[in-house]
Amino acid sequence: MSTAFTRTLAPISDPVVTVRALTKTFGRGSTLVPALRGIDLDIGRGELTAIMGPSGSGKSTLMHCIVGLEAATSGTVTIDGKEVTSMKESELTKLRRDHIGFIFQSFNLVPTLNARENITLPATIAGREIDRERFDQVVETVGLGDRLDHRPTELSGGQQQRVACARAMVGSPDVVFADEPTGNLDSSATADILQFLRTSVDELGQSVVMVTHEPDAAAWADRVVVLRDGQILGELRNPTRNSVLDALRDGK
Ligand SMILES: Nc1ncnc2c1ncn2[C@@H]1O[C@H](COP(=O)(O)OP(=O)(O)OP(=O)(O)O)[C@@H](O)[C@H]1O
Repeated sequence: MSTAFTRTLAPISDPVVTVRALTKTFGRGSTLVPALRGIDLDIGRGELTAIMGPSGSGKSTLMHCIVGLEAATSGTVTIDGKEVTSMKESELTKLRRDHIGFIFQSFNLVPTLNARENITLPATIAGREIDRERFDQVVETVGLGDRLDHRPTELSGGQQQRVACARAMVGSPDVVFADEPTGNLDSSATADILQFLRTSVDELGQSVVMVTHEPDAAAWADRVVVLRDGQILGELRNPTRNSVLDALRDGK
């Protein structure tokens, strides 16, 4: 059932990510840019959360601060009980390697490796054993079974993004961050990827956060969080394309 846009965020029990009073200011002196202006946000475990908002509203900055790619100016971020904002660079590298999955708009596959090798690359680099059962489960969910020996150039854009999705999920990360994951795909490949993200949440219990500009993509989420001018404008549960469009209009 679709619900209305609310300005106050409903409490989340057992969140996987907790953000408190987060600010990020770029530059100094007369060139100060307040990109995040006090964000309080919990991300639900085992949910697909979409982050939306106009260009420049702070979506990327928020994601980068959550995973420690940008240092916050003030405030705290916790991922599955680990406080990201107090970590040293070496701890952040380990956190991103062992506990976070990333899916980018541009796939970011290694051209000389086949699909199977691309999926297992992060584990190979970390010297970690691949859990066979998880590998088979993820490859089946993503529908890549007969393409594992192909290199990226032998795959369509949609298939390449499925490889990138499998790579992000195979290590059972605490949370997967997807930055405009369907931005480079046609409508049929887009539907495949969104269906996969949905299934990974519903059947594998994966927690996923997706930044998107597309109301159609956001409608696949359990919850849409809308940012504006570096602040949280509100949220929408069980979104539909139309309720997302209304929520974005509400913020104007
Ligand atoms: N490295 C940086 N140095 C200075 N300003 C920055 C930097 N990165 C982002 N900003 C500024 O911070 C604000 C938020 O940018 P951000 O990229 O997070 O927005 P966004 O919502 O992700 O936008 P888009 O949808 O266009 O990707 C913008 O005003 C942007 O110009």
